[in-house]
Amino acid sequence: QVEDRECAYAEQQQALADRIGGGGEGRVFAENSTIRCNQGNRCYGLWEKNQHGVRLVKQGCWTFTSEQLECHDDRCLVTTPPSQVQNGSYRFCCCSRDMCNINFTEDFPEPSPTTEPPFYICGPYHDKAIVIALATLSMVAVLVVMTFLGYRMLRGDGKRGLHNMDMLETSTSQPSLDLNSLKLQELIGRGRYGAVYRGSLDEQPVAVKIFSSLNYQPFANERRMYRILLEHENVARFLVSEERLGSDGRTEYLLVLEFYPSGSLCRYLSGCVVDWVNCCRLMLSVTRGLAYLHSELLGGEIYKPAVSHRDLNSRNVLVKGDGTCVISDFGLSMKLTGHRSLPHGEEENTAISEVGTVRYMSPEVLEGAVNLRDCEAALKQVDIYALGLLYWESFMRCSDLFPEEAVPEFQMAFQAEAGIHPSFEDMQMLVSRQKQRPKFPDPWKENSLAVHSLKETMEDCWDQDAEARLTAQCAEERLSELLLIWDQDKSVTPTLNHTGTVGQSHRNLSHCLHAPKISPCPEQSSSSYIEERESRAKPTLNDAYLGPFSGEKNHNCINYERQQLRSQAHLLSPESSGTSVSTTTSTLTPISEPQPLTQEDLEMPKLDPSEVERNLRESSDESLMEHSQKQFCASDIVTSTGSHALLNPLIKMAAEVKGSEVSGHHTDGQGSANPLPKQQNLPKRPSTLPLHTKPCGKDSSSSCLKLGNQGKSNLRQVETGVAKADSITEAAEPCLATFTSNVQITGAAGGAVNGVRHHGKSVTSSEDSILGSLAASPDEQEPLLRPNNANNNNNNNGEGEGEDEDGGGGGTAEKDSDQAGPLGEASTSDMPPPPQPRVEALLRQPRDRRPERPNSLDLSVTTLSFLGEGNSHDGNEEPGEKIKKRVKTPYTLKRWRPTTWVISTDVLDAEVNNNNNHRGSTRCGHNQNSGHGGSGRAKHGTSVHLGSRGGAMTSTFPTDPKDLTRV
Ligand SMILES: Nc1ncnc2c1ncn2[C@@H]1O[C@H](COP(=O)(O)OP(=O)(O)OP(=O)(O)O)[C@@H](O)[C@H]1O
Repeated sequence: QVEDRECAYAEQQQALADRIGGGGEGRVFAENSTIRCNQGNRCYGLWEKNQHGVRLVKQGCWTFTSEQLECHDDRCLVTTPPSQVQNGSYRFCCCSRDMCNINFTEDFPEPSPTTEPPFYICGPYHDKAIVIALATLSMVAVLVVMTFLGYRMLRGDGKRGLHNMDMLETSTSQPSLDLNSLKLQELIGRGRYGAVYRGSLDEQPVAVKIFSSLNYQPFANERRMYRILLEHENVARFLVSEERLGSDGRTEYLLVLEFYPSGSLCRYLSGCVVDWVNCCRLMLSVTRGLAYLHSELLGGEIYKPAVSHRDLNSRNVLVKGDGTCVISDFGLSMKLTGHRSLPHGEEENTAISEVGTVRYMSPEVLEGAVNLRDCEAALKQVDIYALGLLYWESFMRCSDLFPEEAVPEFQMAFQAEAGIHPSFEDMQMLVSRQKQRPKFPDPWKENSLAVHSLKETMEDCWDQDAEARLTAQCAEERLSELLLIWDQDKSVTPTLNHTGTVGQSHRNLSHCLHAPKISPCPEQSSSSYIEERESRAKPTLNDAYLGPFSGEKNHNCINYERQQLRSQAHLLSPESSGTSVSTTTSTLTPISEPQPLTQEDLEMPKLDPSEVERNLRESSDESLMEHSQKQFCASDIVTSTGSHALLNPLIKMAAEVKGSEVSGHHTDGQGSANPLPKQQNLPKRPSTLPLHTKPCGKDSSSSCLKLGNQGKSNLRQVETGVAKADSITEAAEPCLATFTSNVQITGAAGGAVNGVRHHGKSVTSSEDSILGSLAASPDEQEPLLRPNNANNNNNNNGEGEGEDEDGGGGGTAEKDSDQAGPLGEASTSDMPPPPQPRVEALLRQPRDRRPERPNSLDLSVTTLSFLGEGNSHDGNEEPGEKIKKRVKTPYTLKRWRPTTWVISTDVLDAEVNNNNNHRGSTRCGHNQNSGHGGSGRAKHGTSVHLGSRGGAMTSTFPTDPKDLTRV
């Protein structure tokens, strides 16, 4: 008999109850929610269990039995693990006792964590897990792809990748210096953007440049430049920067730099006379600094873009204690490679081209004609122009170059012509229209090899044609060689030696005057300038600042009075620090301290007389070329025997001087052994250029070939035959000139010109100008110069321009002459009569025709007849003779091309010279102006056409910081 079973009853989800088989047959007692089962004797219950609790779904009589669900237990046991299908939330049980289904008891094994994941984990969290997993995966994938791309950019497509990756630029994090200990002690300079103080930081002397709140931009730019420039021995050392509230409550910005006690080059030269070697060292270091700025370097993770300074002048070059220089003041500098954020359009052009200090502005800047299509090269050329002016300023204070007379007071470039405060228009007239350059003084007329090379280097830097200028790397090599030339020159050409006497020997010192009469250096505001002068009179009060005037550390510029005091005891003593720059004065000339002479050096004059005799023999014209080539080209220059042995001590000394500066860079160790610039210091040449062979055949030195201004660079031409002749160099040579009244010649030959008048405005004499400077702010206080009326000027001088463009004729030359009337008058006092123009005037003279070159070069002809003989340029020689002389010239500095020539082998048609032609007036064989001459051109069918687009070159760059490579 089947027992009626009473069960708890609930019917809420009929459909669900039906589905699980519980129909529940019986009599329902709704009042107490029970059911008396008619069939079967089992009760069941179904609950839903979730995070909110348990909810009853259904209860009733269980009529369905199966093998799995016998429902024999008295308790309603949930024995089956929660179904995944039901999301694990339902609990079902059945039992066989009255009302046993009121509650349920779970009685299923706990799921093992290692086996099957619990049902509920795979429930609502499942999607999240998948999402997280996918996100992780995709992040990993992205990282992998980025790493791969980054690697490719760095290693593979280096340059282009770098340009897009600012992060690679050296953002050297600011060193953690405690600025709380910063103390300002003395105002030492004032510039356009703020004041410079000497101060101390952690008890170390520092220079603090303070920018006012209005000058944030130059501050930020300068700071940025210092950061990307890394550290270089010829770049001012940046320590830290800070932004703080000034005493007036406004924000001010501080740049803390290493302190250079000797101050600016301008100031230094105002008080010091330097000898040849030290002058070369000064300028070599500046050039090296500029070459570094202009180089794009890559070393591992560090990228140093090429940078143009844009305000290079003698106030922005600081002199170090060791007699070398650093370049400073990067407020106007600009990155030339890598990522550049520039304004666009006209604004950009103006911003790029029209900045700087008026006096040092290149003709193209003054004309607003900077070639912005090749901005990188163009802005470097602007710097090189200023560099040429720096050379002039420095060598004008070189005692060795004024052997018979007092060294002139320091003058800034164009000071004689334009005074202390030249206006933009003044400079435009002088430099652009009249194409004047600083005058070479009379003593430099002596065309010894050294002087000639120096002048040529200057001219090659300040060439009117920007693209014909030297590159900084080439200029650096030239300066390196100038160091050597002096001694070689005097050793091999005794007639050209400076015949210094005991009485004159002091001029060969690097010495400082305590208080130069008037320093034209507008380094500070007038008041601070006066302070400076006063402080110079009291050196002991300001020893630290005055440095060069009194400090022992100053090796380059010996205090003149001390020198006098010491001289009795030491001057002639071998132990004294005397330098030998001349065989005739060596024992009389003390040297500056950084180049202590070796015993060998001191004994140099006592060389075997037979050696001397032999040397004199070799100095004859016939052998000079060969000798010179050996000097320049032999790698064993120091160890060579024979006649070279005579020069060895001098060359060695110069090499040491050079080596002391470059030792850190010449990683191959040859720097000191071979005083000549190494070839790898040069930009890599295009392989197709047949000029690639080294000069002098075997072990040549590298030299810079300046291609001259026979036209703009896109018209530059070099005959293949000539270019291949390695030993043939194009040096400055006498010009054949039919002298006409041409302003340029007139100006160049004018000698010292105290004043010129432009546009009816009278420029006072230099003395007046100097005095005037004490009461007026210097011209350099103009930060951004825009030639507002340049157009007017251009218009006014349109014909003159046209003459330049088309080569001009006599008529236009006359016009020029008219314009320059006052100058011509001023110049005539020192000027020889027109038929006998000064050599340097001729050398500077723009020339557009080169005499026909011979197909084969006769190397046997005596060379250098022009050395020391200015009147050999009298224009009476045959062009062929001139060429022979040219190709035999010993000045072999012009063999290599600047970095950025791009070669095309187009055969050129008639050459167009849009640079400064005065056809019919001047016929000149000077290399820079050569390349013309239709007949000559016709004979050389395979001209090489050199353009000046910057090519990406890769070569090691020994003067750069280690591990950095030019890119
Ligand atoms: N680190 C330094 N050590 C010694 N003297 C310094 C230093 N820096 C600057 N000076 C001096 O301060 C002068 C002005 O400095 P600087 O040229 O940097 O200022 P500036 O405001 O940028 O001038 P400007 O832009 O007009 O050339 C320099 O000519 C030099 O005499």
